[in-house]
Amino acid sequence: MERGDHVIVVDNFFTGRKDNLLHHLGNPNFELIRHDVVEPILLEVDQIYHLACPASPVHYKYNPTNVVGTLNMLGLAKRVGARFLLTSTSEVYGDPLQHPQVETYWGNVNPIGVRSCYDEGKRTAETLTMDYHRGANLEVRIARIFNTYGPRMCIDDGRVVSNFVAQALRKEPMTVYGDGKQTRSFQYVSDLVEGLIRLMEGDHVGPFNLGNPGEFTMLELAKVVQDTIDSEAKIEFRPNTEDDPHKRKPDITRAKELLGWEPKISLRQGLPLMVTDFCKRIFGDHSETTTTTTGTVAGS
Ligand SMILES: O=c1ccn([C@@H]2O[C@H](COP(=O)(O)OP(=O)(O)O[C@H]3OC[C@@H](O)[C@H](O)[C@H]3O)[C@@H](O)[C@H]2O)c(=O)[nH]1
Repeated sequence: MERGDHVIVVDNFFTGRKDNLLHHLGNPNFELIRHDVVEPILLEVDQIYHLACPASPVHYKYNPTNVVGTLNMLGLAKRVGARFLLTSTSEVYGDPLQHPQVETYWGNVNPIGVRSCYDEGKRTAETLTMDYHRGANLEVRIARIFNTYGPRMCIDDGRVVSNFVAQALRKEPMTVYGDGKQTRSFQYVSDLVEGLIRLMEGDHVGPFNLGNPGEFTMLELAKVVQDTIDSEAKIEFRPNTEDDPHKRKPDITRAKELLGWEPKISLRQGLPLMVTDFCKRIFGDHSETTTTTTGTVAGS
């Protein structure tokens, strides 16, 4: 049997990601198993992509699953000798004092803050992964994923790109938290998928930053959304959430050198693809959607 013949992708069925899975249902090579990762499971597999945990701050504050779920998946990998890929996060860097963030930076995380269930949970998940690697000779890979967006994202995911896109399409004001000067780096989903596969198939443990180094303030993001969807879209300022990181931008030198990977899709290229998909799902299949250089117009 070749490596990769049996691959499991452990993901969040109940936090909106089911939209991501259902289109595979007719594929004879695809099997959907509903299972809570906090309960052990026995399967014969060669590779485990462990993505199970809500990624949106709105959701993960209520339903963090990092530690117990990771332990179960590591246990499964150890029992069957599978290669294990952990999807960690840029949030391990917390509110970073180093910019851009390099994988060798240890981060600046508030251990008792509202984000800590996720930040510290993922840090613990990285620790467990490395302990299984060192102690049980498990083959492991670690990715640190930066803010990612794209088609099939849950419309009420709560992260900023999906919020702004859905709001602009619905003619609601885009909700900018705080002064909107905080920065993020937004990665298109297909770039991430390519990075994860290269990491899994490659020879290096990592961790690897997987993100797009393009850096935007939230006000700049709002401008890109205006240019893409509706130049008249309004902005409404809201109080910011606690412990919101001020800036984030990945240094991807390591991924470029060791995985031969870098993102190909800029925000201005990726956003219209997401808008087309959001239009269909918000306005229904009968909507007329036109993406032009001046914007995307949705008619119902
Ligand atoms: O409607 C909104 C939502 C969010 N924001 C702001 O937009 C910025 C980005 O917030 P998001 O909710 O998209 O997510 P964050 O970038 O903070 O966290 C993400 O980081 C990387 C991943 O691992 C996770 O997907 C997630 O934790 C924050 O500064 C937030 O305050 C708004 O201004 N308006």
